[in-house]
Order: sequence, then C-alpha cells, then structure tokens
Amino acid sequence: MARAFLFVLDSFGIGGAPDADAYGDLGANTLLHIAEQCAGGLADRPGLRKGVLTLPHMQSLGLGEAALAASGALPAGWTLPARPRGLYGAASEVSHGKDTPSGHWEIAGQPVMFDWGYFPAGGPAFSDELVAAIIEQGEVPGILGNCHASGTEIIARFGAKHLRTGKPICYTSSDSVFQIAAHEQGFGLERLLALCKVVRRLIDPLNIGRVIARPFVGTPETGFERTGNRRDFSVPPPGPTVLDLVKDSGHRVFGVGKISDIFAHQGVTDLRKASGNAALFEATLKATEEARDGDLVFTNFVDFDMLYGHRRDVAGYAAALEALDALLPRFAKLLKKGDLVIMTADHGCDPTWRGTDHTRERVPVLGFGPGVAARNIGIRSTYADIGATVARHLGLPALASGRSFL
Ligand SMILES: O=P(O)(O)O[C@H]1O[C@H](CO)[C@@H](O)[C@H]1O
Ligand SMILES: [Mn+2]
Ligand SMILES: [Mn+2]
Repeated sequence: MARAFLFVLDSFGIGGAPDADAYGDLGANTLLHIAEQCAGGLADRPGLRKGVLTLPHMQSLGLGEAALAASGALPAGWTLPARPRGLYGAASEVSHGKDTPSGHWEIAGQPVMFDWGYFPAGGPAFSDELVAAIIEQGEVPGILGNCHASGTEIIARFGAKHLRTGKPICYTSSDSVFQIAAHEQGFGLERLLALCKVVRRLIDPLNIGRVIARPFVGTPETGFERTGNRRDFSVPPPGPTVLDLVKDSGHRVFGVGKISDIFAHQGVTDLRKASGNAALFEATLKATEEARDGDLVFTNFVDFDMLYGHRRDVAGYAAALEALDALLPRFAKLLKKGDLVIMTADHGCDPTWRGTDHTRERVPVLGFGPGVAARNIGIRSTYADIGATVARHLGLPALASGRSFL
C-alpha cells in the first residue's frame, strides 16, 4: 500500500501552452519571466530576496528540464543538474478555461470539456435583472462595482462608499467568477457568506464556476485589506475525480487550503483550512503525520496566485517560491516507503503579463518519494495524467481521462 500527495502551486505555469494564442497569452511564461527579472536584478527587494531565482530542491527534481521542455528556454541563471532526482515533465491543459476549478478538476482526472459562462467586460458586468434579484433576495440596498476588476484595487476604490451605503462590492474577472467584497464588521462576515449563497443560486443557470466571498477589514483612513476568510462557492465537478475514488475506497482525502471549496466538498473527507503558504505548509505536515496507507493529501498553495500573480508582484512571487522550496526538506523527512508526491500547478499567472488575469500555460509536473525512480515523463497532453497516476499508485480503478506515467 501507499500514500499520495498532490501539491498545487497555484498559478505556477511554465509557458509553452499550445493554445496560448486563443487566450491572448502567446509568450506568457510565469517561471521564465520571474527568473528573467530576478537574474536581471529587477526583483531584488531589501529584506526579502535578491538576485537569481534559486529553487534548489525543485531544480534538483528536474524543474529546469521541465521548463526547457515546456517552452524551449531554461530559466535565467539556471544550469541543469547532472541527473535530476525526480519524475519531471510538463503538462498541457485541455479544459476550456484557465481558471482554478478547471485546472484542479483536470489534475484530478475530470477535464472541463464544456464552456463556462462569463460576464461581459467593458460595460456593466451583471444584467439589470440579475442585480435586481440580488437586491431583492440578498436584502441589500444595491451593489457597487459591477465590472471587471482587480480585487485589491476595487476595495481601495469602493471601500469607503461600501461602508457608507452598505452596498456590497460585486465584480468579476476574465474567469468564470462572481466575486463579492464586503467589510467583515461593517457588513458582516456571516452576512457576506449568506449573500454569496443567494448569488450562487441565482447564477447557476448562467454556468458560472464560482462565487467568491472576499471579506476585508480596515478604514478609509488606514486603507483596506482582505482577510484570510475568503470562501469559494464552486459548482461541483462534472463527474467523479480521483478524490471520489479515494473516498469511495474507504480512505481519507485531506483537502488542505481551498481544495475542498474548489471541489464543492465532493470527495474530501478531512477539510484543513489555513491562510497563507506557511500555514498551509504546516497544515500539510500535520495531515502527512495523520495520513495512512491509501490516503490522499491534496494541498493548494494559494499565495503565488492571489498575493503575487494577480498583483503582478515579481519579487513577491519569487520570494514565495524560494520560501516554499526551502521548506520541502521538512516535508520530505516525513515521507515513508511507498509514498508518491506530485507537485504541479493549475494554470499560469505571469506577473510580467498585461492585465491582472491568469495566463494559459503548461504546468510543471514533478514527482518524488522514497521509492520513486527518477525519470523524464515528457510533455503530457493533459493534466489528467496526474490524477490517473495517483489512481494507479493507490491501486484504484482508472478514470475516463488521463494516462498514468507510472
Ligand atoms: O483580483 P482578485 O480579487 O484577487 O481576483 C482573482 O481571483 C479570482 C479567483 O482566483 C480570479 O478570477 C481573479 O479575479
Ligand atoms: Mn488557481
Ligand atoms: Mn487566480
């Protein structure tokens, strides 16, 4: 028997997606562009980090080889190890959409082969009819925003007005999302979550992937800041995932961070919430200590995306990568014979790219564990190969999509 670990470094793309052009992302490459700026001295931040992007553990597993294979270029300042220590390669996404649920579901063996609904850009994002229904059924005096926006910019713009009027701030992005920002005290966290549930129901017919609660705190004088109480209200995956297989086999699925929300709680037996990569890592260590043979520990490291990718913060992204890389040995010490760990990502979010949205990219696939032999697994044509590999590793039946690389 064995255990499986899936780590999603949210938005850690490595470029080269064959369909990048269709998403307006031809040339986007999260890893490559971060490394380029680091090597050029453009991502130095006193007290935080300096110089070439240095990820010794992921590089020794074969991240450089994976990057080279995915996009044809080696990250600046990197050399390839004589012999990588892990399974290494990259995967292309087949799902229609470069959003978080699509990426995670595909990783778990259930690609999104339908088209999500999206809200229009340019004018008002939400129809008069929808806004009227939200006002009536959500019992709010109106809404603010009603546009495509960056979550931090929109609370800076409307935070004070929100406190004055009691109107929630509603916005969207190029993803299939309806986001609601509201003040934790001024509006109330519980009230915000209740409103999200109302909106979730109202937009179900529009095929929108997620409603996201974006609570924040602060004052107009000191400025506003989002808190760790974010909640995602996702529609369920379109069919069974490897999480369901593990659960149905009588084993535990530890969903660390926003995993459980992303899967609409389907297939997760143990929900472990934590805010911030450091806390997510500690929660992962705890789950690792508890996990038994046949169990799956699935962690989403959200900071890369939420705090740095969308914010187009190259130095912050680089520092977060270096910090997680440095923590990996503490996790590796807890591994037992038969364990398989796969590190990957759900989409890109190139912090040097235009706008503030995700970018269509290939993702790295790095595998390791005490008994896992190093090997080049090449470019996988779907993220679903990861779910298929986990299923095979745990002795579970195959899903409809994906081919195991073990
Ligand atoms: O700008 P913020 O609020 O972080 O929003 C981002 O977060 C959403 C979910 O990951 C994305 O669709 C993007 O809109
Ligand atoms: Mn994501
Ligand atoms: Mn995102």
